Amino acid sequence: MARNKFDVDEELESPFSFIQLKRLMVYLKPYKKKILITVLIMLIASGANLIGPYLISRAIDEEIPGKDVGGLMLLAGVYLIAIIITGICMKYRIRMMSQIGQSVIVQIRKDLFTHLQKLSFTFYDSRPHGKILVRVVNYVNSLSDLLSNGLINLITDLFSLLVILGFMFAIDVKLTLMAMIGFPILAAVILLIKNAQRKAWQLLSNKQSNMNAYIHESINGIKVTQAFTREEENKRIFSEVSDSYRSSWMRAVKIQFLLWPSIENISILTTSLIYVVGISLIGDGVTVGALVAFVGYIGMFWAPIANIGNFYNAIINATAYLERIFEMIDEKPTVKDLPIASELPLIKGKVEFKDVTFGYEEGEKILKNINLSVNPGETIALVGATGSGKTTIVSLLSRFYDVSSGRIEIDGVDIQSATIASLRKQMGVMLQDPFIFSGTIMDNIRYGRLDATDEEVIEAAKAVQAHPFISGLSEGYKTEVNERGTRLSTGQRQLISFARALLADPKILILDEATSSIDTETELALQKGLETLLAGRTSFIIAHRLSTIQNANRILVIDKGRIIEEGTHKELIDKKSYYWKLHQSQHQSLDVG
Ligand SMILES: Nc1ncnc2c1ncn2[C@@H]1O[C@H](COP(=O)(O)OP(=O)(O)OP(=O)(O)O)[C@@H](O)[C@H]1O
Repeated sequence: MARNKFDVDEELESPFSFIQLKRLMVYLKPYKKKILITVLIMLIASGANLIGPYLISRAIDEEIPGKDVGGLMLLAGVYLIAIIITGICMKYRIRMMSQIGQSVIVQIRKDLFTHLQKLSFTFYDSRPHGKILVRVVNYVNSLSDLLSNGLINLITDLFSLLVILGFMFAIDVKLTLMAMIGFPILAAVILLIKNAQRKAWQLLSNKQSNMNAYIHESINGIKVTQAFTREEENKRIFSEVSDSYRSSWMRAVKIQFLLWPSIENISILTTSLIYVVGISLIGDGVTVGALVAFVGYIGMFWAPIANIGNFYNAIINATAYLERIFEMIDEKPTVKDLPIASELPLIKGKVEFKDVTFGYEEGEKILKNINLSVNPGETIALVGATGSGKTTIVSLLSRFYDVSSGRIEIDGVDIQSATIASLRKQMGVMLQDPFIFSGTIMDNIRYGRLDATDEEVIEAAKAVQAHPFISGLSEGYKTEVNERGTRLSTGQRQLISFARALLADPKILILDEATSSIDTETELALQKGLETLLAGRTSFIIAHRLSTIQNANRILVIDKGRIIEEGTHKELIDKKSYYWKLHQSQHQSLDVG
């Protein structure tokens, strides 16, 4: 999978097609009735609004020459009622459409979020997280205008246009036809700018995404930035990224606003033409009142056209966001349940890797022909140089990634034929980078087993020696921590994460550098309890500190994606090979220290 970074525009995998607009309509379906009522209300409003010029023409041609004050008052009264009706209807429309628009946005965002929860690690590995965020937040927001107003406006504007045309034809056919000569010019303008506008908005969405990615990355890395006083350089990069966003914005808006003045100019041109031709026709079948009404309708006639033009603009702009939103909704998890997948029965704990090969990228081989058989309840330690493939091996067991070839079996069942949920529910994974969520410490430990009682949470914390430090906090288990656990030390985060893995009472436990940042005293206490914790569970422990794994049933030494040595601590020391060297060097450094 292609990898992306903050200063690289994302390639569009599935360009926009009208099918995607249809998909957007699916979101509006539940509100069909409300939309219909709003359309009806809007039709009443535009009808009431359109009556104005007709009333004025009546007043000029009949009531004023006839000095009919009563009739004039009646017309004024009707006009006033029409204005009030229009106002009430408009208010209703704004409320309804904002409601519908926001409900649709909430639904799209929910769908995106739900889908994001299912996507595999590969998806998150391949792009900056800020670019994911921008789709869920900003791009979805950009649809708001289209959804709240666009559709209803389109229907009511089309209706207004028809009614206005009706009035105009009724007043004078020749003048009406003359008023319509602006149409072909408008169509030509739309055709000319269409593609440029679409490309400009696609570029804009990319630049917006890049800027977001950089901001997100900068916030995440702020401590390193400040430690290395990189602020000035980051400011320069940010200026570049945001300048690029600004210029793409200017370009997009420049193209978009070509349409509005075109409509205005065509409207002025045709109105002037009508005045010139109309005045010459007065007395020749055209009355002053009729001409005034006609010009009034011409003014109104271009307003819905301008609105339809704006709707068209909104669609073109929204599509640049819509195609990205649907692209993400359509993204398939690389790790998923096969159609034949079945629930993994209660795990006993036999784990087998059969000729497993794996690479993160196509054609790459990070793990090569891994063969391994682990008995239920065995504790397996993985050691080896940085980047040798230890984490990768255990990631495959949880199906964070699927093997490229070979198979992994648990109790004789290929894990690819089991449902992911039934597999992961029975595994306790403590990742190398323990993540702490915002909430209390209690919530964090309970994260993987929501039904655990407070007592069970405390029990798990005690088992991993986390209890003493938690009790020492101002509010104990109820202490609030923020996202990533910045209030806690790395060792404390590890202990919480360890307790979280244990609380789920897993049949297979994976501890990736679980105790690397924990002080020796706590670790010693933890080691003592570890035997009880691991009893009856198959466990995989990754550790650089060899003192933590000496009691493992078997130690696997990994080098460049292969198992190069295997045995107990004693066997490997006796062999005096790689593990022995590793052990010697750690001892020497401790002695020197
Ligand atoms: N998400 C990823 N995408 C691409 N390559 C990866 C990814 N994660 C790890 N790698 C690569 O796979 C190789 C093995 O990484 P792995 O994390 O399994 O090593 P490790 O033995 O656990 O290292 P460490 O002791 O530093 O944790 C490394 O070369 C690394 O660059």
